[in-house]
Amino acid sequence: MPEKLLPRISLEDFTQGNDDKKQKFVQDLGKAFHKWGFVIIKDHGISQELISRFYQKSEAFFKLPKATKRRYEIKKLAGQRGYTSFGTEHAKHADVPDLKEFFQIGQEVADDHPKKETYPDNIRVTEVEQFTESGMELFKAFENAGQSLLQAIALYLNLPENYFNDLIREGNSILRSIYYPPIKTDPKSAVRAEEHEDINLITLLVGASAGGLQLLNQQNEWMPVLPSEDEIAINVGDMLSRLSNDYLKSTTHRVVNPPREEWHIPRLSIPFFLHPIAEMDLTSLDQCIPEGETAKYPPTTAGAFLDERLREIGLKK
Ligand SMILES: O=C(O)CCC(=O)C(=O)O
Ligand SMILES: [Fe+2]
Repeated sequence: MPEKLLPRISLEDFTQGNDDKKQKFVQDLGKAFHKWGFVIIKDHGISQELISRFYQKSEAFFKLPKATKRRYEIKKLAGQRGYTSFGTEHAKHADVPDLKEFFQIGQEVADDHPKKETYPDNIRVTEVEQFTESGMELFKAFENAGQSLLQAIALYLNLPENYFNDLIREGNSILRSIYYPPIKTDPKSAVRAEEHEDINLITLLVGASAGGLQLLNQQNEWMPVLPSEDEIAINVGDMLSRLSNDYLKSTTHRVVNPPREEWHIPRLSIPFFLHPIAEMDLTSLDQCIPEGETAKYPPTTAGAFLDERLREIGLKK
């Protein structure tokens, strides 16, 4: 299936367009999420300077000696803040770990906030100036773009436009900077990140322009997801899929190894996993359940669901 079928749409049509453009964006986004679970977004409003800056800081971080990076790996945080070393995370049913290491930045709240326990402070890396701070700035920019996308999805699902706003404000989102090191010896597996589905509501991903990301389409064929440098790939996660009773698809995806002549090139990608607050009810919406059928999943909350999934992928014990 040729890649050009994956729709590319402009977020400005939704945020700045007239009613017709806005409506068209809602329909194009909804249909793409129904058919592919993925879409490519241009004019996303996130500054290219900020993206490049965090890229450079990330590269500098991953170049640090192993022992230095390990100081930022804090087991009791289950990878949710700070560093996770190479070979720790594996996909749900995989027995070999992914070929990656990563650093995560999450939501921060004031010291007296009731969610302070849930949202521990971000880990400040002292060796790379402004690494954590640039990441936090990018986190906010992704949160904004993500809110617009969810407003469009709310309209597509016949919900009020601002349905998700309060559910994602101070939500448990995560910015993950992933480094896939150069491949030096024949890897045990042909993939850098094993096939999986994301846990959250939606994922916004920069860095897929380096190639290697693939989605599994409804005909069970792997298809490349290849945005250009100024575009971002967006995909549906399991939480939005559950809420919509699988009408919007949380599509299986993976990152494959490059051809041998490119083994020496590392890959850096930066997904933003947009999560709601833990209290969000993920019970499937009535309007997504066909006449005469019942919901595919039992009711749960975002918090309970996340906990279960973090154990499955080896981040939480
Ligand atoms: O590295 C990528 O392009 C994708 C990573 C991914 O799918 C994930 O971390 O969930
Ligand atoms: Fe993913």
